Amino acid sequence: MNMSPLRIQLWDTAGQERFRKSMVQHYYRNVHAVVFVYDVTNGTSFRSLSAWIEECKQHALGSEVPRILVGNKCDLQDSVQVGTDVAQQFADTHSMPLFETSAKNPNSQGDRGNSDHVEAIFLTVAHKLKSQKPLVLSQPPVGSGGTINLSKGGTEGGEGARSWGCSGGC
Ligand SMILES: Nc1nc2c(ncn2[C@@H]2O[C@H](COP(=O)(O)OP(=O)(O)OP(=O)(O)O)[C@@H](O)[C@H]2O)c(=O)[nH]1
Repeated sequence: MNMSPLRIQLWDTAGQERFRKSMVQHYYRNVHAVVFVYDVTNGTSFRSLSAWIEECKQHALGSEVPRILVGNKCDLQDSVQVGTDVAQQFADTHSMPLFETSAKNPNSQGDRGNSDHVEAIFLTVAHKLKSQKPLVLSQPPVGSGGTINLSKGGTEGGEGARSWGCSGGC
């Protein structure tokens, strides 16, 4: 991967409607990538993903904008409501890589092994922003058929800040 630095600015969308009304246009301006985060212990957060995807579409985010799906709270294995298989199906339907992780306990063991995918998530986003070419990660996305190779990669695109949105349960 090209070694030049890439500065990423991460915006966490407001969950509350009263903030969203005034902020929503601002959020979607100049977004270069989107990370959809749901809570694996909350089926409602997973079901709301379609509405977030639709909202992106309505704000003219094209298919060239990379999207990543993240299931958070996978440390709470006893409370899981959204299985990996269902999430993977959704991710495949929307052509997104899926990661399961835990913001609270990144070293916990999910049903797909170690859940410390946070670095892999950032690397995937960074690479997708630098280039659309495939990469290999040391920790590939959950259930990924393809590989993501971080040692290769083109360098098209300029330097500078890239912003990406984070919606749902993040
Ligand atoms: N067990 C566990 N708890 C988590 C994890 N991530 C967040 N939490 C907890 O979930 C609660 C909500 O976390 P937030 O980061 O405020 O979630 P949010 O989606 O930003 O919430 P909004 O502010 O409403 O947008 C807090 O009590 C966190 O400690 C995780 O990976 N595992």
